[in-house]
Amino acid sequence: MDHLAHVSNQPNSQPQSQISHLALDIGGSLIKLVYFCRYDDNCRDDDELRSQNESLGSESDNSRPVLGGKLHFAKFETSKINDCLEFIHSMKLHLGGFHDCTAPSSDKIFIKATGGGAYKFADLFKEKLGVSLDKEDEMECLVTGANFLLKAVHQEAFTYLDGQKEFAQIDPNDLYPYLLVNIGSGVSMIKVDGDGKFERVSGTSLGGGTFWGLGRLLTKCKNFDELLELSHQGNNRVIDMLVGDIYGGTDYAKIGLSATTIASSFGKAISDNKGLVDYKPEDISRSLLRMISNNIGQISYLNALRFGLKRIFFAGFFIRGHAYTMDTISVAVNFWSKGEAEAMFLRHEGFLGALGAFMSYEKQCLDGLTVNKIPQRFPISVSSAGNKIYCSMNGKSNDNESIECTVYRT
Ligand SMILES: Nc1ncnc2c1ncn2[C@@H]1O[C@H](COP(=O)(O)OP(=O)(O)OP(=O)(O)O)[C@@H](O)[C@H]1O
Ligand SMILES: CC(C)(CO)[C@@H](O)C(=O)NCCC(=O)O
Repeated sequence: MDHLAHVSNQPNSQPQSQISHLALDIGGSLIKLVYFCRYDDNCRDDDELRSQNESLGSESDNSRPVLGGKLHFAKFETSKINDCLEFIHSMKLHLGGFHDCTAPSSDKIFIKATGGGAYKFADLFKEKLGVSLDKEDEMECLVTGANFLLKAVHQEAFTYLDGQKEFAQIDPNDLYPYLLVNIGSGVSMIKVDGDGKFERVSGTSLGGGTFWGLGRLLTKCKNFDELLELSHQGNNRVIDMLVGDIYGGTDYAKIGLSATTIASSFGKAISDNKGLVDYKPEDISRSLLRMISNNIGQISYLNALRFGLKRIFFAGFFIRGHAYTMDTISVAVNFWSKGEAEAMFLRHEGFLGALGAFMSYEKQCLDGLTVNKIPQRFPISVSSAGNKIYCSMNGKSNDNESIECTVYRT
């Protein structure tokens, strides 16, 4: 990896017109990247961009040069941080930071970063890429990212129950308070009362890392998606002890428990005279997924109840847009709250922290970039070194999870 160091201090090697800003969220399991890149001039012609621009709303101004770009999202396993460094280096993303305006003569580049890895890997970034990580608080970034997505991105939040996905209409003026549950390696529960107004009210160590860690040990799956995929075909009743198993097939109606309710996750494994090899990996995966999801759903509901919150937004890469995970969480919230509270999910579930770090560039002066909220169709405005960029987050993210942006040069 030493070969990365030789370009580390060449901020001017990036063409002036190539606007590209990078922010990182380095978590216990995954590194998340958000960066803005304008299209290559050859990618799209001006007419195409102008017609796209016209479709965006009344604020469009055809007299200004229009550039197109994308807000890109990428992720890497934290254990493979070298792949991430290679990627940043090959894309020259490390040059998309800011210079310390209090020391104008310095060519030191700072990249916005959040998550525990912003501390743990600061020296590695310095050594391999020659950049310093400007650390932003993880909880603050999660909240900034969530508020931005919920207010600015069309069809960002949705409910999921009984296999039905329904986009939620979020009124930006009636968003607070809500509970944000970020399911990463561990789980943070944050009561959000406004922009920058929040409190981390609870958390649990039984999170995504637990599911993936135990699942790996018990099933020999090689990657997270394989484990998740496996759960599709599994039957948790083979391993979980149900109320009916204890009550001879009947409900315990007096306390509201049906025969099919899980009485004890993995409980059958104690009574059966079986070893690990006697259980199918898919059944293990299914039980594990239900155990973790149910538990998070229940703790979330209890915290929502504690503060009288009706809306709970679930985020973090544990969810992975996975139907069974979302269904289990929704059922748990619905069951415990007797229908009073609602579980919602976010399309950019895993990128809240990285988006929050990206938006924190607005705190920097001069050649940093500013991110303002602009109403309706132009929710994000980024200005950098004289260029003003209006990103229209129209909600149509592609397979790479990037978001199209229209850019005006001023
Ligand atoms: N490709 C993957 N590799 C590993 N874990 C994955 C993958 N995809 C999804 N996950 C799940 O997502 C979790 C990590 O989610 P996320 O990136 O939101 O958290 P994190 O920032 O790494 O953790 P923390 O915030 O606790 O430091 C993993 O623990 C795992 O359950
Ligand atoms: C430690 C963090 C905040 C790191 O992202 C996360 O993994 C977490 O919230 N874990 C749960 C810790 C607890 O509250 O028990």
